[in-house]
Amino acid sequence: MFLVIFGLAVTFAFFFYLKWENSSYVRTIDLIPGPPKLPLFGNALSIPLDTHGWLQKVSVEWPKKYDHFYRGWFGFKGYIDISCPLLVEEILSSQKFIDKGSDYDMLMPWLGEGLLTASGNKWRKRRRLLTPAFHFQILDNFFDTFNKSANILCQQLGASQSDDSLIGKEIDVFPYLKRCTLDIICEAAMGIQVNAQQQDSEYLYAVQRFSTVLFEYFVSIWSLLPRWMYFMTKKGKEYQKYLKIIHDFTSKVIRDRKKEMELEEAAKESKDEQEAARESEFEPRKRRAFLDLMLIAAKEVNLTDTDIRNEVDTFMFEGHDTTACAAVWFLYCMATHPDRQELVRKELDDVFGDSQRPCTIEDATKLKYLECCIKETLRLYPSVPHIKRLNTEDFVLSNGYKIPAGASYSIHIYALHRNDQLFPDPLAFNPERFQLDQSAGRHAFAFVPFSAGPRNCIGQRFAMYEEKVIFSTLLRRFRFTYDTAKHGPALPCADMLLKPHHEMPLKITPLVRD
Ligand code: HEM
Repeated sequence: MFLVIFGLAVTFAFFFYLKWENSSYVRTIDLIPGPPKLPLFGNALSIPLDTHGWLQKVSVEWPKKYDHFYRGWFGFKGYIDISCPLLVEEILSSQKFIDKGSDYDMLMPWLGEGLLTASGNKWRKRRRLLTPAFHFQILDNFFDTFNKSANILCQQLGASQSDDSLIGKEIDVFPYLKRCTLDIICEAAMGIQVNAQQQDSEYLYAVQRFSTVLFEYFVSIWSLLPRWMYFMTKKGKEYQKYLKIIHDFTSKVIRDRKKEMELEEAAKESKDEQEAARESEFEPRKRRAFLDLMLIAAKEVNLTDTDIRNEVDTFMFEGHDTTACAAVWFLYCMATHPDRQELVRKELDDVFGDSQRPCTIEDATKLKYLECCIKETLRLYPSVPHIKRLNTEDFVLSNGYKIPAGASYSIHIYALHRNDQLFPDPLAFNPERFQLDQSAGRHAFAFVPFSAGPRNCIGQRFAMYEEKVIFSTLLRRFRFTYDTAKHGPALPCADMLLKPHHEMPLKITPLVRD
């Protein structure tokens, strides 16, 4: 009896598989060039499990082999990988392709339907609501915060150099940078001071561990099974523990800001009207922190506490981890290219002389070579290595291939930026390629670290200024070096963001001015 049932089950599964294999969905995707697939597994067995190996396979080897347009199968899940600028432009610049792929579902328990993950009209309304909080006309309001946090970062790194046990030793700079960018996003966007640089942050550790656990879950067999089964495992319990720490932290940020706003309102009401009018006449136009906008909007439009928390989680994650990744790779590129580091320092000397005064928006605009170095870093090490889209209808690309409804496709920023037809000698760190004479004529969608089109990064100008302030402060005080002979080249690995595979040990030498 058992054998009969087993035989029927196998026959049924076999027919189901044949039917699936011959469906128009599978046949359409299989018309796209790609690595040979195995029954049931697709290409899953050719993809290394470690995050660096994974990146090499899907972002370097296959894009090169299939001319920057290929398909792959992860079991029954098909995906199309795009890294040629014409197709990247076609997708990113269109209003039709704004919905994210099912891969973002893994972020849902954390970010809910925040700006990054929301679709359709919900996304449009949120984007309209939040855009003023990062408008370029109010960006100079953030400079005090950038400078203050950059100075604390210098003190922390400097203190490590006056600690006898650490003098002349290498320091893993990544945790310092994460704490600094967390302080900045909390104060600039949330109007709240968390002092992550001065005290241990449980939130930061939880974000770090949660990102790793989430990525491991996503590329494992567990992601194909009901989630309650995963939650019974040790890793599943870790997932829930860190998620709770993250949500508790962001809920506290919201509660604290609400309380502060109530106090500010009460203080305003207690001032007599004439005094208030006099003050507002002399006060510069103040920006509204992003969180304040949300809290005010909550009263006018229908925003629940969960909606607000989803946005806060989105901005906390997008606003600090992305910039910290960009910063750690920038320091690595500087440390491994001392000649370029000196050129940046020369530009800093031209703008600041030997002063350690704060960097203003006017200074930042003058730092053109620094900007080239930041861009070249983002080319080689884009914080967000790939982004995904999903369509509910079939569509045909300009290269004639059809993407069937429901298939996930990704824009592979990492592979695009290392495409040797766009960037000759693509692995070389060469900031000069972003100088005007060398970048003229390059395809507008060859370099998209902040994505592009309607769904681009809302915080890109904020991030560029933030980086300029941090680096101009750091490089006026310290020289950075990396011991390649000892550590080998630093390897990137991608979970959701592009991070160093291991630590980033840099030697930091305080500069002595004559
Ligand atoms: C170097 C730093 C940064 C990089 C490289 C970066 C990159 C990106 C990229 C590639 C996307 C598109 C993601 C996708 O389509 O899946 C994105 C979206 C987004 N970024 Fe950034 N980002 C950075 C900093 C920031 C900062 C500082 C903030 C907040 C102040 C921010 C907030 C966001 C948000 C909210 C979205 C979603 C926008 C939408 O879908 O409408 N990012 N970012």
